[in-house]
Amino acid sequence: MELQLALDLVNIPEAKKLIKEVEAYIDIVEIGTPVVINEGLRAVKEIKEAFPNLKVLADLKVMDAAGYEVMKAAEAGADIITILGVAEDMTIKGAVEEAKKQQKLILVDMIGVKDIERRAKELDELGVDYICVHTGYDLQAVGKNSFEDLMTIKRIVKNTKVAIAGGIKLSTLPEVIKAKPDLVIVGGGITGEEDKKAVAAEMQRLIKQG
Ligand SMILES: O=C([C@H](O)CO)[C@H](O)[C@H](O)COP(=O)(O)O
Repeated sequence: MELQLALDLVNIPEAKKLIKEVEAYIDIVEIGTPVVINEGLRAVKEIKEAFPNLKVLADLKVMDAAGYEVMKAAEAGADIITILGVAEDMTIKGAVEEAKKQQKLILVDMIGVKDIERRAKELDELGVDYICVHTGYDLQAVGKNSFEDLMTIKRIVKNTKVAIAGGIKLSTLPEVIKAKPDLVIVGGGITGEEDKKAVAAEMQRLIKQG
């Protein structure tokens, strides 16, 4: 089980400062969608150059023209690129094909997918690397989480790694770990804490303990 730090509400210098604090405790750093919108793929490039030993995920949430967008993110140094589960199968196939060519990985974000079971089955056959259940900020604001969806896809998915994102905190991590995802994604649960290093260290300890 790996831990991914999601960076959403920072600029590049703030991202670097934050990563330095917790880099010993995380496996992957996510350049969040808002950061890519504000800073472009330059953020991916700069973070990969500054932290070559960390895997970098570019949260592009690709919806179309996946071959081109995955290629650009790969050129910037991303190891993992996200695409939306609601995208057309053609788009998913384009992403997978380009990622294979570039020796990168594709994570499918299931945000907004209505029939999680059916779509997870389909995606599992399309050769993506991760399927991620995700409660975005807007549904977190009305008290939702993805813990049930995680159990559902764990049951269904045969070939693909399983990830979870959306509002995970130190207090809710044990419940997540029980379902044994391959990847846990945490943003505000680390970045919003006073002592980020201590929280990340404790999260890593819980994850390693299983
Ligand atoms: O993907 C995300 C969101 O859609 C904003 O881009 C976040 O990175 C993801 O939800 C993890 O962040 P937290 O919910 O703060 O843990």
